[in-house]
Amino acid sequence: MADYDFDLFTIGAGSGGVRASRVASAHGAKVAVAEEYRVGGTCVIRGCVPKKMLVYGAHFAEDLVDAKQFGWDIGETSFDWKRLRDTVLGDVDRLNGLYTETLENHDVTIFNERAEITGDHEITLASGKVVTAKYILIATGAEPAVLNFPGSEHAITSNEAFHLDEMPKRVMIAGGGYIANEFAGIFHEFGAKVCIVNRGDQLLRSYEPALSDRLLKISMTKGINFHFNTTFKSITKNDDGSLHVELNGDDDQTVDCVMFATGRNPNVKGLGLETVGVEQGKIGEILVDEYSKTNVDYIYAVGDVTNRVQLTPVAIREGQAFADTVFNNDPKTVNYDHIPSAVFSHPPISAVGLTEGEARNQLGNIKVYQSDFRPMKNVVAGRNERGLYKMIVDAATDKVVGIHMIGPESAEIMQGFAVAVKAGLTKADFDATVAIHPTMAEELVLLK
Ligand SMILES: Cc1cc2nc3c(=O)[nH]c(=O)nc-3n(C[C@H](O)[C@H](O)[C@H](O)COP(=O)(O)OP(=O)(O)OC[C@H]3O[C@@H](n4cnc5c(N)ncnc54)[C@H](O)[C@@H]3O)c2cc1C
Ligand SMILES: NC(=O)c1ccc[n+]([C@@H]2O[C@H](COP(=O)([O-])OP(=O)(O)OC[C@H]3O[C@@H](n4cnc5c(N)ncnc54)[C@H](O)[C@@H]3O)[C@@H](O)[C@H]2O)c1
Repeated sequence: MADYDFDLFTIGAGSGGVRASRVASAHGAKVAVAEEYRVGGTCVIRGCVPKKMLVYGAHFAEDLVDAKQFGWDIGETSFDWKRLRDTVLGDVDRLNGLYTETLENHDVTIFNERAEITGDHEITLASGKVVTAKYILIATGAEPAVLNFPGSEHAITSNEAFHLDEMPKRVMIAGGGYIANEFAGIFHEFGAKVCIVNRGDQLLRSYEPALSDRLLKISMTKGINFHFNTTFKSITKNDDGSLHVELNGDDDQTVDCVMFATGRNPNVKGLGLETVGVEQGKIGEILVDEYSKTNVDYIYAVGDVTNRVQLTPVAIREGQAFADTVFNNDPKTVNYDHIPSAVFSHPPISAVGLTEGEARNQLGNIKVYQSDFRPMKNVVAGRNERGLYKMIVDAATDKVVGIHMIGPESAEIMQGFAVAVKAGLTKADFDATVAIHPTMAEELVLLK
């Protein structure tokens, strides 16, 4: 029997890697993890968490205006980006400390450096140290996809957005997905003039089109500009630091910041996958089976690096299932059906299950219920912004197969309703539930 330094070596201390490492250790394994940047990974350090804190900050912009209609005279207001940025980064430091502590409390050895697979069961750290492990877990996440054209080096990605020295006055965002729409809302509420440049004509392609259309309408009313079917030709830096952007399909623009939000690619460069023959897919993603095992018997991969579903709760589940399967003799897989999700745009979008189009294709006979309403808070505030909820029902079984919402707090509302859809409840079950009045969520039990 070979003797290894560790039972498990995890590369990457993000959402998936931290969960897998601490659970494997709790199951009795001797575990080490390498992290090249900061323990916590994308979600905690430069993703979901700091992003949501900025979203909270951004909400004040409209609340402070709306306050007047609710009787409050607030006087002149101003926004201090550096104060918010430093508060957020301070909390990120706190969370980074907590994640490190969790690993240490579980006796996981942490190497704060880059790791690479250099041979069978062998990992080499940036410092040159070589260690061996019975199992290797690759949990290296994904990195922003950057566009390549003359001057593209002047653009930033979401990684840099959290550290900006100043709030730019004019921001151009490339892409029409999650990050583009979330940051368009954030920058806009903080006073920047924002435009989105999208190569196609559809925002948030995986979402119900009626909702992305509603977000587009609301965003345009707020003053966010959209350039559809448009691509980048070049960026030139002007003497005053501003950026001259040449576009294909639209007029040139001068802005202070260009941000790429054009997807995230699996983080596989320089990992040594070829050395041990780990199979990869079209964009480099690591191919795994339902137990997150690669074609190499002792190497597993979880999270964004496998490009299954790029969401933190999914990476965490995959990490947990891996640790239970390999170190607790309790084979577990992740069920990818009915994963709820949200876009923290202004207002937010949330969804679970099939869109109307998907349901029609898969089930044929469906019923669609819809509520298009103006939330009470918006009515009082004099804000002409409507919410839209859609419910998709399988006509044959009466099962609710999809719920789609845009409106205030829709992400918070969705979490509870996702349980009902996951459990396979019917429209009749929804109808039998007494409403909580007055709420926005009650719309979903009152759909006729
Ligand atoms: C701006 C933004 C907002 C997001 N918002 C949300 C959200 O609201 N909700 C949601 O569910 N998801 C959100 N996501 C997605 C979420 O962050 C990811 O799905 C999640 O972090 C994936 O976890 P992971 O463990 O696969 O990888 P990660 O959390 O990315 O962790 C991978 C870690 O591996 C490290 N690493 C990489 N290579 C090496 C190496 N060779 N050696 C050592 N270490 C290495 C990296 O530094 C990183 O810390 C967001 C992402 C971004 C970018
Ligand atoms: N609220 C959340 O849960 C949340 C928030 C942010 C990010 N995320 C995760 O992170 C991932 C990455 O976010 P994202 O917004 O970068 O990706 P995305 O996949 O949501 O959107 C990418 C956008 O870039 C465009 N695009 C892709 N390649 C392009 C190219 N070569 N030229 C021009 N445009 C191009 C696409 O058409 C699309 O509009 C998401 O898929 C999501 O899983 C989740």
